[in-house]
This record gives sequence, structure tokens and C-alpha cells, in this order.
Amino acid sequence: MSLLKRLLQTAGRLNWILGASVVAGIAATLLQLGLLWGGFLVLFQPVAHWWLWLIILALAGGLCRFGEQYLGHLAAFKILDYLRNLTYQKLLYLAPAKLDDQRQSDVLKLLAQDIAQIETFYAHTLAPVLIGVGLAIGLTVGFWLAAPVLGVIALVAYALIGLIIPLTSRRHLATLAQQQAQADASEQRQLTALITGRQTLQQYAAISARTATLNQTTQAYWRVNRKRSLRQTQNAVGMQLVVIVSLAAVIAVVVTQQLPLILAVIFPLTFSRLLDLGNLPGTLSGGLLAARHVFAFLDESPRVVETGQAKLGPIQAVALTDVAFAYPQRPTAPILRHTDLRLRAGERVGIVGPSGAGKSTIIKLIMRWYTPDQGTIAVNDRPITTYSLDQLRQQINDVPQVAQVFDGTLRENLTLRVTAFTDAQLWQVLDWVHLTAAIRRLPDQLATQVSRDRPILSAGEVQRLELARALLHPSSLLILDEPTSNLDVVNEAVILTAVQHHYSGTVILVTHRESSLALCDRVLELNHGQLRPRQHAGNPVETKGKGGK
Ligand SMILES: Nc1ncnc2c1ncn2[C@@H]1O[C@H](COP(=O)(O)OP(=O)(O)OP(=O)(O)O)[C@@H](O)[C@H]1O
Repeated sequence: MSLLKRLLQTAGRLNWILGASVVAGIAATLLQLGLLWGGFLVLFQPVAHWWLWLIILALAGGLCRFGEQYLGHLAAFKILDYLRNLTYQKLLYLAPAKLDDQRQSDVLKLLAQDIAQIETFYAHTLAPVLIGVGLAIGLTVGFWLAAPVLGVIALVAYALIGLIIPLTSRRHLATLAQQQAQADASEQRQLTALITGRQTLQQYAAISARTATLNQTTQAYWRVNRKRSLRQTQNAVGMQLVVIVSLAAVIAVVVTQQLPLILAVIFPLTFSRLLDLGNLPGTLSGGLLAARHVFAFLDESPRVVETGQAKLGPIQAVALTDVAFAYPQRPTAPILRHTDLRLRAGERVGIVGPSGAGKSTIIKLIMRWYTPDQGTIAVNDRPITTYSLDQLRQQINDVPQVAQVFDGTLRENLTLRVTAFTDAQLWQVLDWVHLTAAIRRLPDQLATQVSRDRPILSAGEVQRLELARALLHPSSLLILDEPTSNLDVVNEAVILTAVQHHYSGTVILVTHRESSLALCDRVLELNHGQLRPRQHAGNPVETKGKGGK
């Protein structure tokens, strides 16, 4: 009930549109019944201009039906639009830390399916149900006025169809809806893994095994779906029986009490909208489950709460002092303990250490994806929390291990949201990372469309594109997290040389490759949660010479 209340609160003024659709729906049904009643009456006692009255009734009924549909769809699209916007904003607010530990397919399911299900529930379940309830009350009163016993029969029949039958199957249908949602989520996860990992699966001839598992999940989904349909069909049959039995009772009353025959004719037609109530448990539980997912997501608080307002100029110093950290999902498994790190302006520091030691975690703490459990992080001698997240992130460019390609042109991939860059600036950074020739060869050059699934460029070229993006956007701290791990020596040298000659800020390089450490002034090793100077650091490739950006 509280979910329903929250849904209605979230919908806000859209409830008025939905309310108007409900009123139009009730009016349309009453006018249609009136048309039938009038048509039946004039068969026996024609009145003056009866045809005009019938036309007016038909037109008014049609207009109300149109209004019901129009307003219902308007409310549906508006709620869809509103909830999507709300969740996109929340997604931005929670990113990146919260998404670091969320299953991507679950987030996608939430944005696509759950919200669509809420929309269906809000506009296409709630409205018909309210229309059904409104009509049931109105018609019961109407039949009662004709003959009290007819009012009782109508009330019992409407209550059975709208209340008793749906309520008896509510728990069963809710469980089935939950099982179906779980099977659906599992199917989506497997499908995403199958598509993204297709090359690996092909290589290890594991596609058929994975497809078999996916098939089993799909079958499980359809099994639950069948059970749900069967239960809904049983409900529908039960309701039809109620209609037949109550109609027989109404005919008996009309005949014995010599009431107008039209009452018996009209009675079964009054169920047309009430039968929608029978679908309530299925759609209600599905819709409420989706609402629970969406509201749980909307209620999540970010890992890092923005408190600072201070402006941040170029980063001159970063200091981690006695930092301890464990991921919130695994609080008993600390990744960092008593970690210290000092970075001075313009120096290039390499961080090495075994896989899983926590190197990327240090980066995430510096970028404030997370807050340390203990110790302090200072930037330019002030606590990192002094600065707003925007200010901090404007000063830091991060080149991740897996290069990101976005749907759009190569130009858009380089500039992202900044439109002020000139083509000359773009070609300059592309030149630094040796991509000019490859892109000039493309028919549309910078306007070439690329996407994550179809990057057009090779893995090495995409990695260099990522670095070009980082060199294009001004920053004072460049973080390179395994930027060369997938590259050959030629591409590695291009990346290191580009950073060496064209980046004048501070650099943190996380790497497993000994050869990449040649870029660094000093190398720190992370072991058992602590950073210490490495004994045998690689020698710098050449004397540090930096061109300005
Ligand atoms: N979002 C997360 N939630 C929970 N645990 C995480 C998360 N990210 C990383 N971890 C865990 O924290 C530990 C350190 O991970 P991290 O990525 O920092 O290691 P790393 O030294 O960079 O490893 P690699 O060299 O393999 O990239 C790992 O055991 C990892 O499983």
C-alpha cells in the first residue's frame, strides 16, 4: 500500500490527468449503457426525435471514450518520461562509485523494463481498475433503485469479480510475478555475458554450453509465465461463471417481479469494464515489484556525499596519510592499511604490485569515488573533501585500462561535452598519439561514426584515442591505469612518448609492465595494503622534457 501511495505521490499532478481519464471512462461506459437502454426502449415506445437522442448519446459516448484513451496515454507517456529522467539523474548522481558495484544488466533492466512496467501499471492498470470500481458502485446503486434484490445480486457479483477472486489468487500470482522477474533478470545477465564475451566463448568452443544454460533460464522463465497465464485463465473462467450465475438470478427476479426486461439485457454488459479488475493481482504485483526496484534505486545514497565548495586550481600536491580502506560490500577484507603517498607537482610516479593488491583502489580514492575508512587524503595541503567533486574531477584525467568508445563521431569521442575545441587542436593531439594517418584514411575522417561494438579502429588505436582525449582536455593530474597492458611495444612507446613530451602535469602510472616504468621518476610498490618505494625502479628513458599542453 505504501508503494502505491509513493507511486501516486511521485506522479504528482499527473494524477489529475489520470483522474480525468477515469471520469471519462466511467462516463463513456454509462453513456454506452444509456444508448443501449434508449435503443431498447424506443423499440417499444418511440418518442419524438428518438434518433437524434440516440445519435447524441452515441457521439457523447464516443467522445468520452476518446478522452479516456487520450488522457490515459498522455499520463502514461508523461510518467514514463518523468521516471526515466529521474532515474537518469540519479544514475549520474550515484556514478561512478555506486555503478562500480552494480550489475550493469540490472541497471539496464531497471531503466528499460521496470520503468516501462510502472508506466503500464500506472496508466493501463490503475485507470481501468478505478473505472471498474467507480462503475461497480454506480451500477449497484442503479440496480438497487430498480429493485433492491437486483442491487444485492449486482453487489455480490461485482464483489466476487472485483475483490474476492483477485484477492484469493493475489499471493500466488505475486510469487509467480517475482519468480518471473528473477528469471528475466538472470536471462538478461546471461545474454549480456554471451554477447560481450562471444569472442572468448568462441575461442574456447564454449558457446553451445553457455547457450544451453541460457536456454534453461529462458525455459524457466516461460514455465513461470505459463503458470501465471494458467492462473489468470482460471480467474477469467471463474469470473465468467459468476456472470452466468448472476445473470440467471437477475432474469429470475425480472420475470418473477415483472420488472422491465431491459434490466436483464443490460446486466451482463455492465461487466465489460469490471472484468479488468480480475487482472489486478498479476499486473498489480508485477507493477509494484517494478516500482519497488525503481524506488530502491532512487533511494540509494551516493558513496561520497558532496560537502566541499572550495575552488581547486592546478593540483600541486596529493598526500595520502595513514589511509585504510575496505569496499563497503566486503568490510572485513581491508584492501589498504596505513597507506601513505606523496605526489609533487609535475612528477611521474609508477605504482606496481601484485594483481588485486589495491592499485586501482588507490586511484578511486584519489578521484573520490570512495572515502577512506581511516586516515586522510589532502590535495594542495587541504583535505580533499574541501573541494567540490566537479572541481576535483576537472583537474584529473583518467585513462582506464579498457578504453571507452561512445556512440558518435570520432570528433565527439574526443571532445565529449566540450564543443570549444577546434579541429586544429584535435589533429594536434591525434598527431601526438600517431593517429593522424589512420584517421585521415577514413572517408569521413573526424566525422566517422564509431560505437563500442564497432570502434572501426584497432585496440591499440582505441587506446591511443583515449589518451588523445585525456591530452586534449586540460588537467593537472593524469592517471594512467594499465594503459599499455594490451598493447605491443610500438603502441606502448607511442603512448609513453606522448605523455612524456606533451603532458606537463603530475602523472600516476599503474602498470604491470616493467618497460612502461621507464616513464616514471620513481616507482612505489603496493604490498599487503602498504605503499613503499621499490628497490629496483626502472631507469627513466630520457631526461624529463615536457612540452606544454
Ligand atoms: N567495487 C568493488 N567492490 C568490491 N571489491 C572490489 C571492488 N573493486 C575491486 N575490488 C576488490 O578489491 C581488491 C583490489 O582491487 P584493485 O582493482 O584495486 O586491484 P589492483 O591492484 O588494481 O589489481 P589489478 O592489478 O589486477 O588491476 C580486489 O580483491 C578486488 O576484487
